[in-house]
Amino acid sequence: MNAGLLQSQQQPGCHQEIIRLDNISFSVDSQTILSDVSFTIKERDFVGLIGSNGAGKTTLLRMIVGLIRPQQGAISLFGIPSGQFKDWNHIGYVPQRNHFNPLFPATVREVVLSGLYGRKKLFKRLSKEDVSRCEDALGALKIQDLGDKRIGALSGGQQQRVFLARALINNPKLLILDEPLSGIDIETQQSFFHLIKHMHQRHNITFLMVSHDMDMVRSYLGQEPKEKCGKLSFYVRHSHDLEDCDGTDLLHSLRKEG
Ligand SMILES: Nc1ncnc2c1ncn2[C@@H]1O[C@H](COP(=O)(O)OP(=O)(O)OP(=O)(O)O)[C@@H](O)[C@H]1O
Repeated sequence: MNAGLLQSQQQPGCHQEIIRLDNISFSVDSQTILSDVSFTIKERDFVGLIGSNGAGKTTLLRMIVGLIRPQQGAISLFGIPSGQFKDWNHIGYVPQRNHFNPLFPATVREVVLSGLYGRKKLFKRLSKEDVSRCEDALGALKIQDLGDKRIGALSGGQQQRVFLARALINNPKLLILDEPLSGIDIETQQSFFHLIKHMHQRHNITFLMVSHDMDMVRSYLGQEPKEKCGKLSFYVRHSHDLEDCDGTDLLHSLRKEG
């Protein structure tokens, strides 16, 4: 590994690399979906990934969470090549909106609990801590009263909250959201966006979010993308003033509590 790369991966505080994409390319049949995409996301960045339909946004997210492999290029997560990365519980992923059959048998609580450490916990007995994490996640999304309802019986906006709670149950350091605002009414969109902005500013969570809502993206992440790569644009906002990035962890903790 070259010295510069090693150094950048070891930088402390907010300069830690959370996701690094190096020259990612991907094709299906003869169709090029992603071509030579490079981008770096640092701790406490909120990144809005924008692009037209079919630009490859979902494909890129699925690659980052290990569901598909890039045909060319490399991905590293928290400074570790994705092929060797093990701490998947540090990453919460909310895929594009699921349409649940109203008769789908799981309750909201069961769906949220199914996010615990991925597959490993599925067949284990739930501990007291698991139950309390679930209640915390339901509380954070203000859906405690829906815990015993069937997931299929909820509205689209309520289901989005459930999936966000499921992604939050492991207390992730990185949240990846694929069009979380689509198909829900404006009022719910606004309160949902307000909630994730709050999580970005007050908690140590890095965000990567795909959205088509340019007004909302620009209102928080600024008018112009930080980088463009083919058909993809990356809008970025750091959770606090960049000059404070050299501050100590104590400074960050105080901000967190403030
Ligand atoms: N497994 C696959 N097999 C065939 N084609 C695929 C596959 N996965 C993705 N594609 C194609 O890759 C292209 C990019 O798809 P992707 O879902 O990543 O786009 P997107 O930017 O997320 O689009 P949207 O904004 O519509 O959600 C599309 O043309 C899609 O049909």
